Amino acid sequence: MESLAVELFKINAIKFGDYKTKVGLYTPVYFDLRVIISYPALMESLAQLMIEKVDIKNSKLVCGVPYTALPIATIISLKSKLPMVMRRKEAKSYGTKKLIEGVFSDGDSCLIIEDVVTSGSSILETVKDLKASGIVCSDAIVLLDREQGGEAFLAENGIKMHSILTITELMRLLLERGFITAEIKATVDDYIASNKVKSENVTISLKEDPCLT
Ligand SMILES: O=C(O)c1cc(=O)[nH]c(=O)n1[C@@H]1O[C@H](COP(=O)(O)O)[C@@H](O)[C@H]1O
Repeated sequence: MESLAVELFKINAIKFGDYKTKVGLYTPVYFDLRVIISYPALMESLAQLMIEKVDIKNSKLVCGVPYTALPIATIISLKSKLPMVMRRKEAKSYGTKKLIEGVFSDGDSCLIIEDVVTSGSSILETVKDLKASGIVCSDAIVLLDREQGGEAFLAENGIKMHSILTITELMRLLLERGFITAEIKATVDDYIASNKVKSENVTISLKEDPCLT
């Protein structure tokens, strides 16, 4: 885990400053995993860690949350030999108009792959479309849990989230290796402690729609 933390820092995937999250919270640290496609060896070891973290053979399919997790999901599919499905962010207005691409059957179970979780809403958007297509989702594997309420929110919606790293662990490892100062770690720790996303403030839910639970 230590070398993963160091590599993420070295490829500039961890940014300190003033950033806004998808749910609208301002944050002193942002994880930009989009750069990972430029580092195939790192992507491969991350995919391997994810495979080892979950009981992958319990799933019939894998699906990455668009877009950053798509190449990671592809590597997991190649390594595990589990077929992949892809969720379109918008259904096509022409041709097949499908929301989910790939071959699947009603009742197939699917492991969700994601890079970073704050509220869990991005995972749930993907789960919602998969479920609407008859695919069963119960587990998600993520690289980084920002520990801001996503795990509890997903659990409320029937998804068990497994993470490779939490933000607390990551900051501790970076401090131990001398990449960040104690002051930066304290700023991030204080921010995380006082900035949790409450599930009632997340607009998407599977509970609203009894057909999907
Ligand atoms: O916006 C974020 O919360 C976020 C924080 C961060 O450090 N890194 C990051 O990539 N994100 C984005 O936010 C999404 C997760 O936020 P939630 O949907 O709130 O869990 C990810 O799929 C990213 O698009």
